[in-house]
Amino acid sequence: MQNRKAAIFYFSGTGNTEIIAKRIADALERKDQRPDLFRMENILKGQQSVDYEAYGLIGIGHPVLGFGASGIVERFAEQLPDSAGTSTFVFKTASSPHYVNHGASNTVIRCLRNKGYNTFHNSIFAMPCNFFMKYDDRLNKQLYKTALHKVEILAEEVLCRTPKVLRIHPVLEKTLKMVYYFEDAHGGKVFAKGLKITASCTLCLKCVRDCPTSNIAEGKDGISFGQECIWCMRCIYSCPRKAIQATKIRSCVVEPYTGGPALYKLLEDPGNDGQFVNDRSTGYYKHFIDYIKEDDSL
Ligand SMILES: Cc1cc2nc3c(=O)[nH]c(=O)nc-3n(C[C@H](O)[C@H](O)[C@H](O)COP(=O)(O)O)c2cc1C
Repeated sequence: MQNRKAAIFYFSGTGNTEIIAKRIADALERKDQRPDLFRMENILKGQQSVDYEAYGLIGIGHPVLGFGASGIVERFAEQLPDSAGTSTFVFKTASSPHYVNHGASNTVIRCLRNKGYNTFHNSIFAMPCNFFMKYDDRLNKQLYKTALHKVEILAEEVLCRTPKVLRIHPVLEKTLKMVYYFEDAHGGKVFAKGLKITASCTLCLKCVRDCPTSNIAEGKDGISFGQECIWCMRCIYSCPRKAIQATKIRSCVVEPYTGGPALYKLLEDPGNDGQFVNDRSTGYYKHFIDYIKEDDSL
């Protein structure tokens, strides 16, 4: 089992989870284990097939959306074949490392357990917020650097099959699940209803090609949005002309969004020292202290 290959399957709306998935792959490669990387949406759209039997270690990554994984991640888990105990690790990215997010993968983990997978490691990476709140870019850089450090630890732990759990009180988990179900079932639909294309659209169709649920189409009246939006924000942030505008729940759009691929620019910015949260941080940022300090990276 130990010498079978590793694979990482991930969903990433705006690039944060993709960055972490790739860094985990790099860290595992430095330990002589190059995992294959798969985007869940390509598998669900039938664009890629997978020989799951070939893998002895499987990683599953997703962003936290409304205290849960997204429906797309649950659909991916449901289509997995049964397994005789394949070692599996789950990781998520979120704007906050707060324990309210700790149960976000639990539905997926339960599905994996029912199928016979052995999920021994569950972790969370705080990354730039792509929803409602624009973090200071010094914090974005600090979170990314902290995540890189934690990725190295994760790689060591998953190769040694060291267990890691994220705890959440069952009553809190049940309450947050209601928020999640509402967000998953209705949030995206409401949001997509208010999406409008502005005059700066060049009909490059990037949004049509990139939408993870194929919810964006080009018709005779131009670009239209269907009912399958999962509120991942990808179309809004990745449009090269910033031509997609939210008219409903518009305050959830972060401008400018400096997570995902834009993070690399922050890393190169010598004027950004990546120092934001420190021992004296208060208010909302206080809860980041332990997360950043946990592995001595403050
Ligand atoms: C609809 C939506 C809901 C979100 N809900 C949460 C949440 O419950 N908790 C949290 O910490 N971050 C939340 N976020 C922020 C994302 O989890 C975070 O920015 C993540 O790193 C994005 O990953 P991605 O770039 O791979 O999509 C939410 C983002 C969106 C778009």
